[in-house]
Amino acid sequence: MRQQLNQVIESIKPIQHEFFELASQHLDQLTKPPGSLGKLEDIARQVAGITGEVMPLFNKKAVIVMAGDHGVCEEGVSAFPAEVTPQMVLNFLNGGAAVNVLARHAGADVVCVDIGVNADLEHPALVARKVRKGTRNMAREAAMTREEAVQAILEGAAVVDDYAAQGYSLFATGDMGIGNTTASAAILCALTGVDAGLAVGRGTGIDDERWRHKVDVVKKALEINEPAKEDALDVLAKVGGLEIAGLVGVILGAAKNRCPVVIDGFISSAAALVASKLAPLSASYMLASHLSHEQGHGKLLEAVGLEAMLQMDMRLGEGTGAVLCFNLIDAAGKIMREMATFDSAGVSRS
Ligand SMILES: Cc1cc2ncn([C@H]3O[C@H](COP(=O)(O)O)[C@@H](O)[C@H]3O)c2cc1C
Ligand SMILES: O=C(O)c1cccnc1
Repeated sequence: MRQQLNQVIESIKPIQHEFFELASQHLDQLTKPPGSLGKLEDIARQVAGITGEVMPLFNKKAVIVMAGDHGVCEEGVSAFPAEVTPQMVLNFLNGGAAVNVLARHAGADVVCVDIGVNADLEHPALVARKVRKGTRNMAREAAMTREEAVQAILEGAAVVDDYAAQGYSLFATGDMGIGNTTASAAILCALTGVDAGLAVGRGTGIDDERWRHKVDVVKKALEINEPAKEDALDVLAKVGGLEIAGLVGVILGAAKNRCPVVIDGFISSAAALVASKLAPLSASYMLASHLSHEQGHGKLLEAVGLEAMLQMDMRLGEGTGAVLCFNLIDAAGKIMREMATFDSAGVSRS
């Protein structure tokens, strides 16, 4: 299985700088002072480099919501019970969650994947790729074996392959898993050395006392498992989650298919950091959507080398911030396709 993962990693190529340059040249022909559309221009250039098209049109877009449960919920680290994970999966499938609304607004599809929910779920629209029913409690033992983590990554990459084959060309990451801000904080600590007190946030909205306990649980998980800082797969397996591993696969799969992948909040960014450690070239296929309200998110983005497009004080996950940014990416594409040039409009240059 490790060999299959190596194949995915090796199939990721650098983005095409000639298209990045062509996009820059086109932007400078458009009827505006050079650089005046700011980050919208950065997006247009990056997307051109990724796709090999100066005027890309994303007819099919998908947010891949990976759902999995966390053994560490036994420790009382969330404001909500673990049953919410399967309940929300059904909500996604029925179109009623926040991500469904924002995806409809952006003309995107929500793909919900059961990568590790601790329940038997059946629904015609559910993508069934369960690796196991939830992780083990990382405060006591490794959350996953290395093999389980690799399998979850490969499942995530395979989902993107399936959708890319159907013509989807823009992806976003989304997560659902009660307890997953604890796992994401542990990944941040293990890979960057940041103190647990600066990595752990309020998640679904815990009070001060429970926050202090959550910090202790993360510290304990790191002490017991001793994840190796230089081995991202070890970190992912020991203190990560099935949906986080699945999202690592989504990111690698998108990069492999030369598709932009929009990274959502705290949990998705933990996956992005792992992906960037496993396959450094994957980082240039990522666009960071928003800066989550969750403490520690800025540090994760910094570690990957990404800058968020929006700061909306959102702290939900599901891919909500990422699909909101589909609108901006589509807008950047329209600028490239529809704006007049100085020559075509007869506007004088400086
Ligand atoms: C109703 C509901 C919908 C959600 N959608 C995303 N999350 C988010 O909250 C969870 C992480 O927070 P913690 O680590 O504190 O459990 C994840 O499931 C994440 O996707 C939700 C949480 C709830 C309660
Ligand atoms: O930033 C996120 O993705 C996030 C923050 C809190 C809870 N769930 C998700």
